[in-house]
Amino acid sequence: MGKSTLLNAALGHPLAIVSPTPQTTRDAILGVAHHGTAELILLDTPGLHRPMTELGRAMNEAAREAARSADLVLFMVEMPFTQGDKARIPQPHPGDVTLLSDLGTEAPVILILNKIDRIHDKRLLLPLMAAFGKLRDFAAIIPLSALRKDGVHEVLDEAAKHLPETPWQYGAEEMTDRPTRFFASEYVREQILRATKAEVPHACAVQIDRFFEPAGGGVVHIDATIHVERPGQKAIIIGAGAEMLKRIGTQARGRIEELVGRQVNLKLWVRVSPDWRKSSRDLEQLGYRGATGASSEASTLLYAQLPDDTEAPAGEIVELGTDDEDDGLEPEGIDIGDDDIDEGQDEAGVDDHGDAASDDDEAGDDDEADEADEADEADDDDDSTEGDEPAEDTQ
Ligand SMILES: Nc1nc2c(ncn2[C@@H]2O[C@H](COP(=O)(O)OP(=O)(O)OP(=O)(O)O)[C@@H](O)[C@H]2O)c(=O)[nH]1
Repeated sequence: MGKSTLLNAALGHPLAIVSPTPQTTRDAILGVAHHGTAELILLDTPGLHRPMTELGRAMNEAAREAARSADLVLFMVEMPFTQGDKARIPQPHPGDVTLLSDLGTEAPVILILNKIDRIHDKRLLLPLMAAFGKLRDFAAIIPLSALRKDGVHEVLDEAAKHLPETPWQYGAEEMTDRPTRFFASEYVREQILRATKAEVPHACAVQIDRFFEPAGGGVVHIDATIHVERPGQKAIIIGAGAEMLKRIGTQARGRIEELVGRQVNLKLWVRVSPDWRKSSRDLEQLGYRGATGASSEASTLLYAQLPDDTEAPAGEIVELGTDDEDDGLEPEGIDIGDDDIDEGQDEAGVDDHGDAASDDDEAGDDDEADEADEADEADDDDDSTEGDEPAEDTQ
């Protein structure tokens, strides 16, 4: 729908990860936006959806919990596509109608119609706004293009009107209450979301094993494990000759360096953790449980959506291989950074930090490359299906 895009536009910084894949946001993310004299503590929640795994249930709960504690709810829907169907007056999506009637909150609700850049005939906005207006008493209904930052000012103006008067809770420079290591894992996941498709992005979780930020400055060292559910997914993430993993790591490292303002040495490992999304214990270990404490502080909430049917990944699901074609559960690793970096030395002199470099582990070995090729071939086969574990049902 564009909740994270709106959060980033409000912050003036791409803090939250954004991708076209539904269920990108897994945890509520708090962002602090200052607008005039107002401090808006925005909480970007996962989108509400029909869950098929423990992870899906935890995501929905994070969104609902955030809604219960907010002073104001921003309920975002997206403009339906109307191109080529000009005669059709857009109607509220049935899923949104249900969510709005279930939205048990005493807080005022502002409806945001996002992606207005997608409609050519802006006159269609009025009947849609009127139709939504019949469903509930909204504090305001605001058309928006979060992508083009068109209407963001209006959203913040309107939201600020409904906030309680209290002292600011955060300093003027503070943007979030989440630690940098959280965003490090998010930025790796973001690159996986961008580089892969079908069920692979949904099957990945990123765990930070080590985050070392030397107090006196210098290179930040990060070791992270990418958990996948199946060996075929591992092969895809690594890619032929480990090219995919290098690309993911290089892009993620750039994003992390932008956030920390320092050079980063990123080591990535890929591990098969079967069915982690279905295991409460695994979810907890990966930080998806009890990680929503921030929600109680939220004063404004970006809440809830049901993605358009047309964007659901069903039908793109592909056969990725079977468990028995892999070598087991051993992780494969790669070092994304400068080979010259010596952890025991003074790192201030490190330069030339641009190239991804593979270390001497098995990531690029022939078996792995073959496996990746097979997986790529399978990926091209639109007719194949994953079988027992589709991506989350987005409706
Ligand atoms: N055309 C258009 N696309 C947008 C707009 N806002 C967001 N998008 C795109 O919509 C997709 C989803 O955006 P996100 O911000 O990740 O949406 P979200 O609601 O946070 O999604 P989840 O995290 O999956 O719940 C991305 O590809 C965005 O670039 C908009 O105003 N116009």
